[in-house]
Amino acid sequence: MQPSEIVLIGVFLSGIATFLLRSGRREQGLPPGPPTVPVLGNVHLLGNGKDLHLRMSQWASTYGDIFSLKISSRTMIVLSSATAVKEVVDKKGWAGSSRPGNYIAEICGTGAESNLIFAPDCPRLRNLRRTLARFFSAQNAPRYLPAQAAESTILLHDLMVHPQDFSESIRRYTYSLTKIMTYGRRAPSFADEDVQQFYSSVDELNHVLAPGVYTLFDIFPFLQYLPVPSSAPWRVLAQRVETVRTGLHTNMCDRVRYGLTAGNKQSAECFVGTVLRSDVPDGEDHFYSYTGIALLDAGSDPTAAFLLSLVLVLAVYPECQARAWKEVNELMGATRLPILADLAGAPYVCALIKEILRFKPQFPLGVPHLMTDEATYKGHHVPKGSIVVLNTYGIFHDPDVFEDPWIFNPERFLKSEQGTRPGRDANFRDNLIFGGGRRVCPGQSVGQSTMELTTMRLIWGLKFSSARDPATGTFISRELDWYSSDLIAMPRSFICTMELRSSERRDIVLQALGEARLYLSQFEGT
Ligand code: HEM
Repeated sequence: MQPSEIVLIGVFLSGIATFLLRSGRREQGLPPGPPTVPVLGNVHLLGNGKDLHLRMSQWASTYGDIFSLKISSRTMIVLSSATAVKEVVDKKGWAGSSRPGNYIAEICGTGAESNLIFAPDCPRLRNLRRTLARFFSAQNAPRYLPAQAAESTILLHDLMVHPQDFSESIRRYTYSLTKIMTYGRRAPSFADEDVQQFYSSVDELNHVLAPGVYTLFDIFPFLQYLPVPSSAPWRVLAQRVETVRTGLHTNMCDRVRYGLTAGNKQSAECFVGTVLRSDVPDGEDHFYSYTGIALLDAGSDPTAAFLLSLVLVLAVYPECQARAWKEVNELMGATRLPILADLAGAPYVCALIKEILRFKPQFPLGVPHLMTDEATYKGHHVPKGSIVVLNTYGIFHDPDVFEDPWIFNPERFLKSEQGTRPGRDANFRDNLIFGGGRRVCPGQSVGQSTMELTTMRLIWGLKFSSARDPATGTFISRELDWYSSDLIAMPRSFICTMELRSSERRDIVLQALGEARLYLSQFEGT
């Protein structure tokens, strides 16, 4: 070997050694955080991602509302106050609103190239976000009220007739509503093939996208190049998810295209029809139309997660249910179904909704952002390229801001607008559960009104109570801690009892049912 080659190898090896030694170390100026170990940084503290939001909240109480984690050579900044979110994400505009890559989403065929949720900041994303903002704006949201009213009547009826299937009924409901807005078609039954396929792929996707074991592919990108047999379980799962979603996308999109040529009004007015009719830039058809599937993902389960939490809360907190029912009952009694406008006269129900969202936010750690520029907060450096986590759960469980945050107590929202201790709500905004910056949820107005209208109607028509678990013989616990720790926090399967409030109410639902079915029939058929 020539001496020059030996020198080259030496330089190369010392480069690797320096990289490894530096990798995982917290650079000066970064916000504080848990002690790191060489190479891994804090990776070993993330575990398998289970209950990561609880650990994040503990770290926030130790290190403050901005702390950092070293994910090997990458930096993760965790924001745990409304002020930190405002300063680092909201105020930075697009510079605080890109997305880090997601290898698993990519191999499931639903990554940055096709799915806006994972897309980094780029001109096509900004264009699409403008279209979404117009389509789902607060001004446009009332357009969907008739569908929300009709589908929620169907939901009430389903719960009256098959109370034990409440979880399926709720998931059908939120999927159907989102499908009407997105593809101009509804889903009449949970047993429908597309509903089954969609939910089985979403359950698998939510699981592999949760922070944890699969994130290792993004932390150590070299893992992506290791030879992995196609029979490896996660490869099989990814392939299955990809096949199902591509099939759903193609099928639903083709129906919208067909509807457009046939002059079908519902196809023309839905989101996918709207983008297919507009001048989509060359080569962007797939990115634009695949947004339909992304909307189904983003719209169905977060709304269902709230409604399932609502059922659970009503069942295990009878005193809260009694108060909410009294309020709704005083508004319309057994004369008619509640409508959205009734909420203005139901302050306790409003407080109940807010408390459920505070107690069990659907995205406990938001959806990660990526900084494309640096920022400074409280003198700490937030570098360009760092991943930013909006620790929604931690923000809503900070004891300095919320009195007894671990106690479920809707009353706090009757005492102050944001439910916070006096003087601690300066930077709280109503829509914190919907994320922040330029990636804030575009469906928030529709999502909010669905949650509100459905809450009123369920409380009006049904009485929920805790049931005894036949396996253990115990009542459903009050702790409300039996939740999935995937990307979206959903109550795990539970049982509860639902009874009709009165025969007059049943008659009102049955009367409204015919009209609801008639209205919804426009979203059915070939
Ligand atoms: C009702 C409950 C809902 C909650 C709690 C919720 C929450 C969120 C959150 C936290 C994000 C991430 C925001 C961020 O990155 O900072 C998000 C993104 C998104 N949401 Fe929602 N959402 C809900 C309903 C909906 C509905 C009904 C739709 C549409 C039909 C929708 C469409 C989307 C889309 C498309 C994104 C991705 C935006 C992007 O990456 O640019 N969401 N949502």
